[in-house]
This record gives sequence, structure tokens and C-alpha cells, in this order.
Amino acid sequence: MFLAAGVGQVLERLGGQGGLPLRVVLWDGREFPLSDEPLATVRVKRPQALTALSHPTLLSLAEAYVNGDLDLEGDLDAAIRAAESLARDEGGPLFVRDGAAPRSHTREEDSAAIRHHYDVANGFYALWLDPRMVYSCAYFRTESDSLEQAQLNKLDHICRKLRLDADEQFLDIGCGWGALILHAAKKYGARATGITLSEQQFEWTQRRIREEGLQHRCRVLLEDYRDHQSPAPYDKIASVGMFEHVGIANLPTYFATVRRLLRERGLFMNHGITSSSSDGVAVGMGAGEFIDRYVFPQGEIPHLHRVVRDMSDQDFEVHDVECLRPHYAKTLRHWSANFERRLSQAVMASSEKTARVWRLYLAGCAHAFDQRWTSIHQILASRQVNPGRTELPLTREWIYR
Ligand SMILES: C[S@@+](CC[C@H](N)C(=O)[O-])C[C@H]1O[C@@H](n2cnc3c(N)ncnc32)[C@H](O)[C@@H]1O
Repeated sequence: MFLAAGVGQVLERLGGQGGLPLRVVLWDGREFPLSDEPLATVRVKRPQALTALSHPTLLSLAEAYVNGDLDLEGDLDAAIRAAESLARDEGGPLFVRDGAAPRSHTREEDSAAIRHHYDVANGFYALWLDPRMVYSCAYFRTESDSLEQAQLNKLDHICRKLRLDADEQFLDIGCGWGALILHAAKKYGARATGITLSEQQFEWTQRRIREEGLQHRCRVLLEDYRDHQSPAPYDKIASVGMFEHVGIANLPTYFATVRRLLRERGLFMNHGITSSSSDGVAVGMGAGEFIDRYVFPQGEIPHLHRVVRDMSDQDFEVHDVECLRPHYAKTLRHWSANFERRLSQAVMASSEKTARVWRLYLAGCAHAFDQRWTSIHQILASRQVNPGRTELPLTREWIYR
């Protein structure tokens, strides 16, 4: 408690970090720069908030900010690096078993978790995503690609890897605001179906399909991937930034569902976040708990080897794996910079608390990908129930043509 710890003790603790790039401003106006040229200002709004700084974890610091006990101004990345340095100093491991009971991921639980995250408001997401509203890692062909260009590159990268062709039946599991199905139908002539659990995304995508005049080859459904039925199997299936919601124990069900929906020798692209911990346990120091409690309830990320194993068990042959980690750090920095520029609008489009959560989550995840706390992989595989030759060319040159 602050009164026990005292301002002096807390400042001594912060000062002992060897020059954190922060200025601390107390509720009574007293200012304490912790280095010669502080990059960010932490405003301690009330004495109780010092508790969060006396034995900080990334969760306690984040909660103090989300609850409005602390304010942050200036260079958010510098503040996050400083927070990590403080939390690390408390001695916790980088990866921890969170001790939570395994999640069952019933349809009701998953649906509630999706509504929590994605149904904030379409206008809220439009403030900081690219104009197509793509909400997954972009693909930067050059360092200076804009976010919009890099998201378009990503849509093409996926369609090319899938060798998507005119009139092929294409399914996008977890289609977000529909960017991939619209692109697949418009540019590649595919017959595209998207499914989402978010009502707001569903309505948005329905409208976009109408606006583009693509009703004859594009549709969106509001349903759980486990319930999706199709009269004929799909030629190609993508899942982009979705399988993080599935749950590690449910990966066999998930890949079995894709196998059920895909034709023999059909191609499947799984693009998703992977853990850097080979055990697939959560990031420690309170970071994983913050994401679980405030951002992605029920989210779970497996290590790459677990994904490949569970895919192989469902008769998928893995052809190509690409790590996009630097691309996600860049994507998140674009989102975070957009969010910083439009912070007051983000508050109006959601709430003060939601905007505070998302502000930390976007900048914090950029840091997490930079630091390799988490990674992301595109895995291209084909359904190979009957052994034999694949439909793929001998080399991967087709992807880059
Ligand atoms: C991070 S968003 C990615 C959206 C999109 N693929 C993109 O790249 O912009 C995750 C998507 O997965 C969907 N999703 C999550 N769990 C799902 C489930 N059980 N069934 C269907 N869709 C699900 C969400 O509704 C959301 O559209």
C-alpha cells in the first residue's frame, strides 16, 4: 500500500532502474524525471495508484491505467518498454502456465468472447484499420509500404498461395469485415463464402457485398465454424487470424471441420498467431492475463509444432510455412499510430475504458511481436486422405509471379 511504501520508496524503486525514459507527475503536481530526457510522462492521479508502481507487473500497471489511476502521455512505446523493464525486475518468468482450468469453448462461450472483442462498434475499428477493414497481419513487400498497400499485398499473397482460380468454391473461416472474400470474388473470380460470429461484421460484410454488386459470387454467414454445412466440398479454404479463438484442445475438431469441408487435394491456408513457448503456455509478467481478461477472453495460441501435428493428424500435408513475425510488429505499429492519432474519437466510438484497453493492447502487442514473445505463421497444406501426388508445382515460384 502506498502509505506503507511511501512516495520516496516508490521513486527510489523506479530510479533504481538506471534511467527509465519517464517523467512521473504526482497528483499534487510534483514532477520527478527518471532520466535526463524523458520520452513519456506517467501521471499518477491518486496516491493509491502508487501501489501499482511499487511491485509492478504488466497486469497491475495496465489495470491502473485502464481504471484511470494512471495516465500516459508521450511516447507510448517507450512507456511500454519501461513497464517491461519494471515487471522483469520483479523476477517473473517470460512464459507461465496460467493455472486456469482448460477452456471448454462451448459455442455460447465463444460467441460471447467474439461479441466482447469484435462488436465494440464498426466505427471504432474503422478509425484505425485500413479502408478494407482487414484485422490481421499485413504483408509488407517493402519497409515503406502503407498499411493499406500491405493489407492488399496480404490478400493477394493468400490468394496466390491458394492458387485461387475463377469459379472455384472458396471458404474464409472467420472472415471479419469481408475483405478477403470480396477480393477473392472480384479479382480472382472465385465463388466466395465467409463466416463470422460477429453480428456487426456480418451486417457490414452483407452491405459491402451489395455495394460491390457481388451477390452472385459472394456471401457471408453468421455462424460458428463447427456448424457450417456445404452441399459440395470447397476447393480452397482460408482461415486468417481466427484460429487463436479455437482453443488448443479444440484444434483437432477445428482441423477435422476443415477436412470435412475441403475437397480431396484442396488447399488450406491457416494464417494465425503462434506461441514462442514450445509448450504453448501464456506470456508471463501479467501480459497474458491482461490480454485474457480485457482483450481476447478465451484466446489461446499454440506453438507451431502443435499446429502442424494436429493438422497432420487430420490428413493435411503441410507444403509451406512462412513466419510473418516482423510483418505483425509493423502492422500493429500502424494500428497503434492510427489509434494514437484518433484517441479522442476512439473514446467517443466506444468508451473511455475500452479505448484505454485497446491503446495498451495495440502498442503492447507490437512490442510482444518485436520481442518474439509471440509469432505468426502462414501454413499452406492440402487435404491428402488418399496418398499420392499433390496438385502443386515442383517449386514455389508460383507464389511470387
Ligand atoms: C481477428 S478476426 C480476423 C478477421 C479476418 N479474417 C481478417 O483477416 O480481417 C477473427 C475472426 O474470426 C471469427 N471467429 C472467431 N471464432 C469463430 C467461430 N467459432 N466461428 C466462426 N468465426 C469465428 C470472428 O468473428 C472474426 O471474424
